[in-house]
Amino acid sequence: MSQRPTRPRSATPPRARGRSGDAARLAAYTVLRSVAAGGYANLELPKELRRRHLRGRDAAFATELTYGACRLCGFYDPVIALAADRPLERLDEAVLDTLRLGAHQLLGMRVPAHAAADETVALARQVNGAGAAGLVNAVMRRISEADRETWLARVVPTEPLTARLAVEQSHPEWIVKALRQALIGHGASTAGTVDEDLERLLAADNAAPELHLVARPGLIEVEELVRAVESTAATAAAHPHVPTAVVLDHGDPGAIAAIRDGRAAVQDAGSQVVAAALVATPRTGPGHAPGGRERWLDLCAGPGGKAGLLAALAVRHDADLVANEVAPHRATLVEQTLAAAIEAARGSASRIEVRTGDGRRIGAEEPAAYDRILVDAPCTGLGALRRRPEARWRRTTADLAALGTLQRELLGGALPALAPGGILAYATCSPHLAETTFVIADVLKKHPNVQQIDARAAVADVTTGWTEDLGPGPGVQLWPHIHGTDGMFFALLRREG
Ligand SMILES: C[S@@+](CC[C@H](N)C(=O)[O-])C[C@H]1O[C@@H](n2cnc3c(N)ncnc32)[C@H](O)[C@@H]1O
Repeated sequence: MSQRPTRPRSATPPRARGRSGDAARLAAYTVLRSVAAGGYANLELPKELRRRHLRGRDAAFATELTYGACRLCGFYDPVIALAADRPLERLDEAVLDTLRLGAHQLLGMRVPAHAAADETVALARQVNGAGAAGLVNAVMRRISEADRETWLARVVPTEPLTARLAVEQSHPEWIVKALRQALIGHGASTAGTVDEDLERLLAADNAAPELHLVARPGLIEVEELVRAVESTAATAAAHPHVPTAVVLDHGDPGAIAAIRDGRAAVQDAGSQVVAAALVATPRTGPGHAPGGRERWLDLCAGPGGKAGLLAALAVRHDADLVANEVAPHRATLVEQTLAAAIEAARGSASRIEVRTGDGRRIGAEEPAAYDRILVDAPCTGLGALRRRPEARWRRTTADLAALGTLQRELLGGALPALAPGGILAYATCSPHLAETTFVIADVLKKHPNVQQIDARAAVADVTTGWTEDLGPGPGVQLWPHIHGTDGMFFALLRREG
C-alpha cells in the first residue's frame, strides 16, 4: 500500500489497555473466522464491537485490524509462508488468520513490534492453543526482523506488472488485469498513464472510504443534516460536488436522529449522482400518466439506497415510483428505507409503492408503462472493493458469465417497459467492461428504437464542478482514485419511438 494506515490511539486508560487491546484483537480474529465461514466483515464486525463493548478508538483499532488483515492478505500470506518456511496449505487456517492479524500490526500499522508479537502470541494461546502459539511466536519474531519494504522486495515478483501489483496491492491478478482494461476502455487512462493510474486505483481499494450521507430532498436539507451531525459531536461538511451529499468526518451514523428516522441515510456520493442524473435528464414529450405526471420504476431496488433518493425526488416532482425487488427479504428492507418518503407522499400527488417480482418480466407485463427506469443491476462489485474487504477474494471470473446473462436479461426486459421518450439508467458498481459497455452495446443492437445519450451532461447538471474527468462518454464511469466515490458506472438510454 502506498498509504500506510496510522494506528488510532486508544481511548482506554493505560492500565486497562492490555485488556481492551486483547478484546479488539479477539474481535478482529472472530470476524476473520466468520468471514472464512462465508460471512461478511462489514456485517460481522459491528456485532463483535457491540458484543465486546468496544467503542471509540478501540473500535477503530479493531476495525483497522480486521479490514487491513482481510484486504491485504494477498501480501501478508506470502510473507507468512516465507517466515514460517512452509507453504500456506500446511498452516492451519485458524492459525493463518491469527498470523494475518499479527502481520498487519507489524507491516501495515504502527504497533510497536514487541507489542504486536506479544499480543499475537497471547491471542494464539487463547484461540489456537499452546502448540500453535509456539509457531506463531517464531513466525512473528521472524517477520519483525525486517521492515515492510524489505518484505515487499522478498515476496513481490518484479514482472509482469499485473503480477507485481497483485501482491504489492493485494488483489487477485485477474482483477488487476480487468481494472487495467477498464481504465483504458472507459477512457480514464491512456497506454502511457494506465500503469500509474492502476496503482492509484488499487491503493484506493485498500484505504478506508470517506463516509457519505444523503440528505433526502424535501425530507431534510444538507445544512440541516450537517447541523444534526454536529449535535452528536461528530463533524461533517457538505460534499464539494454532490448537492445532496454530506461527508461525515468521524462519528457514528446510527447516533444521528435524521438517519434513524429515514430523512437521511449512509449513501456513497456516486450512487446519489446516478439517481439524480436519471431524474434530471429531459425526456421527450410529457409524462404519460394522467395530467402529464411521470411514472418511475426502480427495477432492482434492494436494499433501497437509490430508491430512497428516487422516492424523495418523486414526491418533489409529483411523480409515482414503483420500487421492485425480486428477493422478498430485500423488498422488506426497501419498504423500511422508503417509509419516510411514503409518509411524505401521503399529503402529495405522488404514490410510492414497493413490489416483489422478477424484473426480467416487467416489459412483457407492463409495456410502455414508465417514464423513467433505473436498472441498478446485480454485479461483481469490483468498484466497491474498499467497502467489502473479503469481496476481492470471493469473486471469480465465473461470476462474470452468470451476472452478464442476468444483466442483459434485466436491461433487455426493462426497455419495453419504457414509454416513448422515456429515460432508462443502467448502473453497476463495477467498472468491468463485461458488465458495463459490453452489456449496453449488446442490448442496444436488439433495440434499434433506443438511443444512448451522453450521461456526462446529466452529471454536469446535478453536480457542482464535476465536468472534468468524466471520460469520453457517452457512459460515465466514476472512480475511487479520481472522484473519491465507489466505482459506479452508468449509461442513460432514451426510447425514441
Ligand atoms: C445492485 S443491487 C441494487 C442496489 C440498490 N439499487 C440500492 O441502491 O440499494 C441489485 C439488486 O437486484 C436484485 N435482483 C436480482 N435479480 C433480480 C431480478 N430478476 N429482478 C429484480 N431484482 C433482482 C438483487 O436481489 C439486488 O437486491
